[in-house]
Amino acid sequence: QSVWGYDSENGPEHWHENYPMAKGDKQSPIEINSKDVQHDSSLSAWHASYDPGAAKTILNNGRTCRVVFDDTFDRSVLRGGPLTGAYRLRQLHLHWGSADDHGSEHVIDGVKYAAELHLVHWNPKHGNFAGALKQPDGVAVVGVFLKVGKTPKPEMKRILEEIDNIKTKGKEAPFQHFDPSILFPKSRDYWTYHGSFTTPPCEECITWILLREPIEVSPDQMARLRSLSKNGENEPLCPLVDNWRPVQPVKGRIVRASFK
Ligand SMILES: NS(=O)(=O)c1c(F)cccc1F
Ligand SMILES: [Zn+2]
Repeated sequence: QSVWGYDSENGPEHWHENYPMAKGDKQSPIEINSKDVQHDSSLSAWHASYDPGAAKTILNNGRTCRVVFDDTFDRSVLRGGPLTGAYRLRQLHLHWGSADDHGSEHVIDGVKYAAELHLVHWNPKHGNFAGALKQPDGVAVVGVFLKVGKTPKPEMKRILEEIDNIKTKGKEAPFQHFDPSILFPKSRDYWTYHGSFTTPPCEECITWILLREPIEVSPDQMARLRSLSKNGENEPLCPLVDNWRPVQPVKGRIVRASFK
């Protein structure tokens, strides 16, 4: 039984075989068309208050590069925007392509970015992360688009420097004293809609908050991300790239914008 992945034999077209939610009506990612977006003036600003001391480790799980945070209490939280209450930061990870013209999961007016950063938070009113997955208001993910330009994003350096220590699947390294809000762009403008995990089990528990302004990274920074391998140590080299799910049917969902 092949574990899910992004290859032709275990990729997004196969996920529904083991994870029926993958064919649900509120799946993510989606394409956002500005003409269909509804400006909602009642949407407030979102606020992240993260404790740098909550950062714990960085790991390569063969499918992405993930930074894990201590979420045993309200230590690093996201509130406001479309959310009710404080959601705890649990992990961040990225999705990226094999070239600069694709890699993001959400697509904006036909534009695919080189990568997409996801900061995953869960609603503590549901007890734990596993419980939150079963609730429509269980999880909140902030998505930040990465575009390639001339100027490297110095704040990405911390993550990219650690990559040399987690080159292969299963590798983990300490990752402390890190406040991921330094990765946010200047503008707080966002789109929000209700959707799902973009990986199995594809639970429809996510309030998506997608930032309109991309952050810029350099070609070298993207090359570094693409230097991760999905294979384990001493296995044949298999570059970890194109770990993104294609856009899913919107099925009548409304995407709201915090901006005009
Ligand atoms: N991509 S995503 O942000 O939907 C996501 C989660 F929220 C949680 C776990 C894995 C994962 F990939
Ligand atoms: Zn993700």
